[in-house]
Amino acid sequence: MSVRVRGARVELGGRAFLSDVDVEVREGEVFGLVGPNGSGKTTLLRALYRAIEPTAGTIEVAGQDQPGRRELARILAATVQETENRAALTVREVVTQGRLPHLGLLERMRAADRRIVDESLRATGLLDAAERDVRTLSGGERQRAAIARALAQQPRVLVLDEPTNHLDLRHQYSILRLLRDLASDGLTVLITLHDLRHAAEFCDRIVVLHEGAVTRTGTPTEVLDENLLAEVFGIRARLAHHNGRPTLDVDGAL
Ligand SMILES: Nc1ncnc2c1ncn2[C@@H]1O[C@H](COP(=O)(O)OP(=O)(O)OP(=O)(O)O)[C@@H](O)[C@H]1O
Repeated sequence: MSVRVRGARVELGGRAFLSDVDVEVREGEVFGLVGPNGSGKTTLLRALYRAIEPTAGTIEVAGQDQPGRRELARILAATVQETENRAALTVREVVTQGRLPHLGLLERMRAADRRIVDESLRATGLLDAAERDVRTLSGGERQRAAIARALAQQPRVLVLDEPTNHLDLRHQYSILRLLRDLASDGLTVLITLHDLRHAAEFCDRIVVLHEGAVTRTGTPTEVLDENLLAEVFGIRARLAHHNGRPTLDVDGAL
């Protein structure tokens, strides 16, 4: 198991925002975290990359129980809003930061590191924008730069908070396709998604969070049904199947 969360509880300001959360993510799968606004998805991701400590429970990443921060940075990469860049850096410099956990103190980038940076830029469609100041990027380009930096870290577990946010349709599909390909090569991918159609199409398994607790876990076919969509997401939708995966036809909000 690549990520194993057991009995996690997170309290902020004395109030519990996650309680008794169990999540297991297998090596080489795309695992989706879905749930309505405020259900605790980002809180769970923040606990995973140790921006907050759970008040109860355990979190194991790539077989390591509570790894130290430096060790964690070598095995897990995350895109998070709080690391958004405000300094005058080029896209290439931002993506290069992804190599830092792999370099020793004062150790310089080698040709192999530069190659990984180039590959990460290419995979996210940013090679042409590599020398631009990140502050001049559009929201979607910034999102792709954050994903490129995470890829440059060459993690075993990739954690992305709403990776399709700000992206036009073409880039949404190309990033989701890229994540599927990376998972086929053995990377464990954990993402939050608002678009349940994407979750149904691209995730191997999903977990539904509702009011800080796990409601259901399983394949999209096992998890998604019209009752759940009504009760948890407050939408009226019809489900069908295409190529063995559920498709959603949303009629509207309840
Ligand atoms: N630092 C904090 N202090 C107090 N409450 C917080 C803090 N961070 C998050 N919360 C609250 O915790 C709950 C869960 O928030 P979280 O961001 O995890 O939800 P989410 O599922 O990611 O939502 P969204 O879909 O809107 O991004 C929300 O009610 C939020 O207001």
